[in-house]
Amino acid sequence: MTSPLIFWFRQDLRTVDLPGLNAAAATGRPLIALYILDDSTPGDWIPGAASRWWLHHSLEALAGALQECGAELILRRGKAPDVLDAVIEETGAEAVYCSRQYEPWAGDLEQALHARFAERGIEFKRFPGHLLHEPGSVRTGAGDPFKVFTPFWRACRALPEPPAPRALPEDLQWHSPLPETEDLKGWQLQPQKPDWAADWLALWTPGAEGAHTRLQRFLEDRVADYGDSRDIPGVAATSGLSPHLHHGEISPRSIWHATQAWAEEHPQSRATADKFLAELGWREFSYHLLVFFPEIPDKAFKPAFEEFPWAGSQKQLRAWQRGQTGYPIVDAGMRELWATGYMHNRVRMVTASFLTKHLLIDWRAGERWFWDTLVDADLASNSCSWQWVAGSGADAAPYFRIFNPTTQGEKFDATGEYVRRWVPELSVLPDKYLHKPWDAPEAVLQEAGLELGKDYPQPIVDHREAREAALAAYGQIKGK
Ligand SMILES: Cc1cc2nc3c(=O)[nH]c(=O)nc-3n(C[C@H](O)[C@H](O)[C@H](O)COP(=O)(O)OP(=O)(O)OC[C@H]3O[C@@H](n4cnc5c(N)ncnc54)[C@H](O)[C@@H]3O)c2cc1C
Repeated sequence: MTSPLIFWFRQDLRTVDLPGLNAAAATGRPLIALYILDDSTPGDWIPGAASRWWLHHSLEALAGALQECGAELILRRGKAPDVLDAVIEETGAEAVYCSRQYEPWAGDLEQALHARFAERGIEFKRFPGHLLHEPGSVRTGAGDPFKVFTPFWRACRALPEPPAPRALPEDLQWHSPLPETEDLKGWQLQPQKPDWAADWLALWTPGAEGAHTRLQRFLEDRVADYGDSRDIPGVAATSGLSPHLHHGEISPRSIWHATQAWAEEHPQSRATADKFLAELGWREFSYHLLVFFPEIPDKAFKPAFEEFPWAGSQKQLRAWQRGQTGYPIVDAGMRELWATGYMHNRVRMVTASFLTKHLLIDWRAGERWFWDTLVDADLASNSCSWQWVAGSGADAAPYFRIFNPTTQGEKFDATGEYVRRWVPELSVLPDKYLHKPWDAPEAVLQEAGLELGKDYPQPIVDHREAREAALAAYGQIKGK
């Protein structure tokens, strides 16, 4: 009897365009589909609360998709090497295939498993699929990793197209009898009391089917205006694919090829499609940086920033987290995040800038809050984006470019739709004062039934003073 092969699902919760699963099927061995909840190996970076909510539903969806092709998803909790050993022992499996992951702890784990299994004659193979191009395949002329996005993306675009997505083979063989599985509900990935995600299934459809539907809708309804509208948080103009991409429910190359096909049919809209693809490029860039500079989640890429005189207080951090800073666009963003597990990219930039520059709070405090609250929390994109905004990252926004939260609101939420949705206590203010309620005359506030400091906070810092303090703080490390 042919010994089975374990296909170990990780951050690749799909069956379509999954190179490792295709390769596993091609061996002709009977397969075991396994997922391991390993809350030990990632150390400080186990998935946050919002990601765990998503993971629960994504695993349910994957189990359903596998059931349709005659398989059962085996769930086990524990340290990945111990669980793999146990399942090998129970089933006599002689091979383990999986997709590659790029977090520093994941790379170490893969190497350790390779050595551990090689000694015992067990085949361990990892496959690409989470990115368009593998880190290492995109380098400068001198052979170094890129540290600047524009030449990085130019180099990516000059490479041959990523391979076209592949369907799952139809003649998959599944091993039987199956090892025991655990109960997904018993993992308690979903919030208990209070259930802050009670209405999230109305907003999101975790799983591969939800991902492909979202992509299809985006191509049909949104991509044509993406270039013009992607910066307007009040308009549903972006794809919303980030949590699906993070959990590997859809491959970036599926998105790439579908977008290219759309652009060929709509040549007049080539530029907007390219803009969208370039955002996937930022995702790639973040992953490539994480692989070559694995300290990025914890340490400033520019060493001088390790000496930055961070100064903000816990009280200010809490006001920021709760959307109570007195700056409407900042508060709207933080409340959108809490209510939906998501925040629009423009507002992520504004809120992150406010935390690091207006409140002088270390970017790592914001990175952690996003890690816990975002459904798309992703070690590469989150860390690199935080460092980008804070000015400490590779190819970062210069520190001295300090967003003015009022003018950002007026520019990108000119109609006030976004602030009115998320900060309803301000909704009856006229547009003119919506982004600066402190400027509204008493009569206007009275008519709106709004008492500043009671119904909505006064700004917790003065923009001009905060800006000067930030520049002075930067002055202390500039040139170091
Ligand atoms: C402070 C901060 C923290 C962030 N944290 C995360 C995070 O944890 N996870 C995450 O996926 N993105 C993060 N981003 C990037 C970006 O905000 C989100 O990817 C984007 O808002 C997701 O919405 P969308 O899928 O509709 O994007 P779209 O505009 O439709 O873009 C398509 C895809 O491109 C990728 N992408 C877009 N913008 C970026 C970017 N700036 N950097 C990297 N990839 C990008 C995403 O995978 C996204 O799904 C962060 C940005 C900032 C400023």
